[in-house]
Amino acid sequence: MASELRTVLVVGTGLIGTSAALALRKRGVRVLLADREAAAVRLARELGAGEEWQPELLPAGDVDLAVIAVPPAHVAEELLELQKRGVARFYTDVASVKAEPIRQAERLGCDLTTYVASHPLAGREKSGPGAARADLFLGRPWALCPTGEALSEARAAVLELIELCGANPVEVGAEEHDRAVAVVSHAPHVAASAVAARLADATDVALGLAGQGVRDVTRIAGGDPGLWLGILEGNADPVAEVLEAVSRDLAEAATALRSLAGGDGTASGDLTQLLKRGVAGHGRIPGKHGGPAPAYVVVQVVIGDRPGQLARLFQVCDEVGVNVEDVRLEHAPGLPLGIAELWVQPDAASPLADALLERGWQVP
Ligand SMILES: NC(=O)c1ccc[n+]([C@@H]2O[C@H](COP(=O)([O-])OP(=O)(O)OC[C@H]3O[C@@H](n4cnc5c(N)ncnc54)[C@H](O)[C@@H]3O)[C@@H](O)[C@H]2O)c1
Ligand SMILES: O=C(O)C(=O)C[C@]1(C(=O)O)C=C[C@@H](O)C=C1
Repeated sequence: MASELRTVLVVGTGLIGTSAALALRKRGVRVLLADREAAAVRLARELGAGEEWQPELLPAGDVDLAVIAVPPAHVAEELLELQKRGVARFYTDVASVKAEPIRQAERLGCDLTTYVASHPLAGREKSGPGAARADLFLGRPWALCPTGEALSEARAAVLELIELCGANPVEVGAEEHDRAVAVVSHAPHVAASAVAARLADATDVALGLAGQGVRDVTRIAGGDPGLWLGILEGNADPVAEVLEAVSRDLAEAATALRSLAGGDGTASGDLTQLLKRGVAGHGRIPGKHGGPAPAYVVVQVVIGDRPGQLARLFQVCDEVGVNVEDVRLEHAPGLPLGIAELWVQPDAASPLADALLERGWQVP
């Protein structure tokens, strides 16, 4: 696609806005930065995400696309404000909910011909420009929800933004988007919070025994409660529906366990069914780049808490020609050691483990 986006304005230089800005800068796009917090713009600028927007120095309409990366409840008012000033040719937002901001934009009288709402399905449990990453969106789905009024040029501009950020566009209606993300993002967040809330009064012994399982299940629970309240309020009914189904499963699991504890062995059938349904559901999550879920194998390696350990580990992977698909680190509390988990293709796991053992690494 020929590049039409020469100048992009990012309004809201937090995690998502700054990540998009960094990705665009890497592709040579001029990026202007704005935020109601001067410190957020300053940090984004220092990170190389672009230059501070000075509207008085820029003729109206010189911005090709404005990306509104503020909390969902503020999207429509920002859009109206920018459109009133004729700031950009086209507009998008990145909010995690789509139907309500579009309804608000309609109610406020925004111009829906130049606006195509969007949502990258990538993020982190951290907020602010300091958490931004240029590669945050690589290979991730990025929904766009054009209304019937949207110009094809506006849609093309948003598609180009998605392409420049390295993400995969998924075109979907706003209502369907919201029902979908209730299942794959919003209800999982609340479920993670409910599990993580149990840890608030867990004993030190319990926390000292925390392994990767609880970290995997609760990572997203570390997200900003203010932002998440806004997301959940904006998608309340679809999320409630999923949570009601999850609650039924959890209640049935607890009932089955009480029966098992009381000596009724027949209850194990219900529990097995839930566990099997979980395996089936998990198996349906697409893998990297949206393809079918690959069955990566994890090679665990003990690493010392010293500089250069990871670099040496990757050097071995390089020497034996193994592509590391993902890497995670787990630190052992109170010990100068950690575990590096290297996710590799199944046929690469044994050769890699052998090569590491030969070179003196501990591979448990
Ligand atoms: N956090 C995620 O994982 C994630 C992923 C995809 C999409 N989103 C969506 O992206 C948007 C931004 O989320 P984030 O995680 O980057 O949050 P963030 O808190 O890191 O950044 C939001 C920024 O917007 C600024 N802001 C708020 N209201 C503003 C306004 N009216 N005008 C200008 N600036 C304003 C804040 O000062 C802050 O710097 C939200 O709509 C969120 O739903 C978040
Ligand atoms: O990976 C994370 O930390 C996220 O929270 C990302 C995540 C998600 O649920 O996948 C969260 C909310 C966003 O709207 C999009 C992406």
